[in-house]
Amino acid sequence: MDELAHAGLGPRPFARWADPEDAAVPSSKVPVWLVRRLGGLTPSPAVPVSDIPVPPSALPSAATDALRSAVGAAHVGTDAPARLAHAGGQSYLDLLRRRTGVEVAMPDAVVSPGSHAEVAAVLSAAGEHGFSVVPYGGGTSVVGGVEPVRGTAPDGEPRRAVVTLDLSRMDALVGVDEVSRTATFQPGVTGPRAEALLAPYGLTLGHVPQSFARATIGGYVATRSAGQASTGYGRLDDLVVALRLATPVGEARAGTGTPNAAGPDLRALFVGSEGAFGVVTEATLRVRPAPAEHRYELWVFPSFERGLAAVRAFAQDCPRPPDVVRLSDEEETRTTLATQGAAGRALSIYVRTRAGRTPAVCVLGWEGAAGTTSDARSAALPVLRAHDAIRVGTRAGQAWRRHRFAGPHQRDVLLDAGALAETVETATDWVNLPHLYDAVRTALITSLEGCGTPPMVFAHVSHIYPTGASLYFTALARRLADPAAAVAQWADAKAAASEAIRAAGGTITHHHAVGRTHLPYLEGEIGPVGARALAAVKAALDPAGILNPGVLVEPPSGAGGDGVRPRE
Ligand SMILES: Cc1cc2nc3c(=O)[nH]c(=O)nc-3n(C[C@H](O)[C@H](O)[C@H](O)COP(=O)(O)OP(=O)(O)OC[C@H]3O[C@@H](n4cnc5c(N)ncnc54)[C@H](O)[C@@H]3O)c2cc1C
Repeated sequence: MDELAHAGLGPRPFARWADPEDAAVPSSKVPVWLVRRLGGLTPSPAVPVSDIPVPPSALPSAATDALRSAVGAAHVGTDAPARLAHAGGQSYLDLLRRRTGVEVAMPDAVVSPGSHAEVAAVLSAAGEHGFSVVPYGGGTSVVGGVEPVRGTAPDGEPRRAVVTLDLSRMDALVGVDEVSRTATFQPGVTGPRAEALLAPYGLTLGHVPQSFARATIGGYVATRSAGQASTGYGRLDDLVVALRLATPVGEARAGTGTPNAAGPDLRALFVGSEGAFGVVTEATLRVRPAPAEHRYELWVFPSFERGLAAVRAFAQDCPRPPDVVRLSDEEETRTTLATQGAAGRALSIYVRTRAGRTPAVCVLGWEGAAGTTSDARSAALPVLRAHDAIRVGTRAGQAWRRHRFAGPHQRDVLLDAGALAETVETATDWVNLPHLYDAVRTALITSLEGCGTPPMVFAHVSHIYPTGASLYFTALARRLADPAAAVAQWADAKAAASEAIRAAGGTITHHHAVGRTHLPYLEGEIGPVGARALAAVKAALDPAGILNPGVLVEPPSGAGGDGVRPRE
C-alpha cells in the first residue's frame, strides 16, 4: 500500500473537490457523446468565492474569548476565509450552492483544538455560552453531516451561533502495538497520512473509500464508512478496537482490545454516532501487514444478473473471496468503456464478442503477502467459470486501481460543464437486491425525466456480505440553469430515490451515514423504539443538545432548528 501514502491532495478549493492545477489531479473532459446523450450541456463555471456574501459572525465576544482560552487565539478563526472553508460538505447540492453562491451557510467561527483536553474545553465553553458545535474531519460528508446549523436549545430557543470544530490539527499516530496489530490515531489523520504513518512499521489500515485523499480517521469512525476493499479488509466497523471520546458530560471510552462480555458493546454506540454523541479524540484500529502483492483483474459476465449470482457465491461459498469486488450493471459497463477512448472502444467490441450483448464488467482484486495472491485467485476461478465469466485481463484491472480515486475529479469536470452528477447508495439482502435495484433506478429516471432532463442512471455492487450487498447508483443529467430550480431538480430526485428505497426494503444508507439528509427516513428503518433509544443516549451525553443539531436525532423543535435551509 506504500503508494497510498502519496495519494493526498493540496488544500480543498471552495466549490470543488480539488484544484485542477493540483499535480495529483488527472486531466479529463466530458466526452462529446455524453454531452449529446444528456441533451446538450451549457458550461457553467463557479462564481468567484469573493462574490459570496459573508454575514458578520454572530458569536458573542465572551464566547470567542472562552474559545481562545480553550485552544489559543491562533486556533480560533472568525474571519471570512476560515468560515467559508467550512461551509458544508461535498454532496452535489453542497457544491452546487457554493458554485452558484445561493444559500451558502457558514459557521460563526472555526476552532481547531490540539488535544483531547482542548476538545473537552471547547464543549464546556459551548455549554456555558450556548452555541452549537459541528465536529469536522475532512469535510467530505455527502449527507449534510458538517452543515453549520445553529439548532435550538432544549427549551426550544434558537441558538445564536454555531462553531465548527476542525480536527485537522489532531493528526498524530498515538501508538502502534505491533504484537496485537493495532494502531491508535488522533481523529484528524487523513487516509494518506494514516498509511504514511503505518508504512515504517510495514503495516496498513487497508481502508480506502473514494474520499480517501481527504477523509479522516475520526470521520471514518463517526460515519461507519466502507472502503473499496471492504470485502478483504472489512468495513470501518470491523476495524475499531477501542475509542476515546470527549462528550459534553465528560470523557467516554469504549472497547478494550479483546472481545468480552462486559455488557453491550459500547463501541457500537459510538461508531456511526456522527458527532451527535461526542467527539472521537482517539481511535485504536486493527491494522495488518502491508501487502507485497496487488493483483487486479477485469472480468466480464454475460449480464448483471449473472454477475450478481457470482459475487453472491464469492460472499457465501468462496473460502477466500477477492479483497476487492466491484460489479457494474450493463449501463455502467457501457459508460465506463465508452469513456476510455480508443482503448475502451476496442475493449467494448472484445467484451461484446466474448460475453454477449449485455455485458457486465467486474473488477476483482487480491492483495497479500508475496506469493499468496495466486492461490487466492485460484480459489475464485470455479465461481467465475460457473457463471460464464470471461477474463479481460490484468491491464484493465490495474488501470481501474490506478484511477480508483478519479470519481470526485470527474464530478468537478461534469459540474463545470453544466451537468448534474450525484450518487445514491443503499443495501439489502440478496433475495431483495434485484427488486431494490429496479425500484431506485426507476425512481431516479422518472423524477429527472419529469424535469425535462432525461438522465443516465447506472449502478454497481462493491460491498458484498454473506447475507446481502450494497447498491451504488450514479445519476447524470443536464443541470437546470436557474440555481433554485437546479437544487429542486436533485432534491426531488433524491427524495424519490429515498422513498423508493424505503418502499422496496433497502437501507437508507449503506455507508454514507444519516447526517441531516437521511434523518427523515431513519425512524422508518429503526422503528420508534430505536429512535427513542438514540434520543435517550443523546439526552444523556449531550443534554443541552450542543453537538451537531439535526444529525442522527431529531432536534426538539424539528428540522435543524434554525431554518438555515430546508433539508434535501
Ligand atoms: C467523492 C466522495 C467519495 C466518497 N466515497 C466514500 C466511500 O467510498 N465510502 C464511504 O464510506 N464514504 C464515502 N464518502 C463519504 C465520506 O467521505 C465518508 O463519510 C467519510 O467517512 C467522512 O470522513 P470525513 O473525515 O470527511 O468526515 P466529515 O465529513 O468531516 O464528517 C462526517 C460526519 O462525522 C462527524 N465527525 C467528523 N469527525 C468526527 C470526530 N472526530 N468525532 C465525532 N464526529 C466526527 C461530522 O460531524 C459529520 O457528522 C465519499 C464522499 C465523497 C465526497
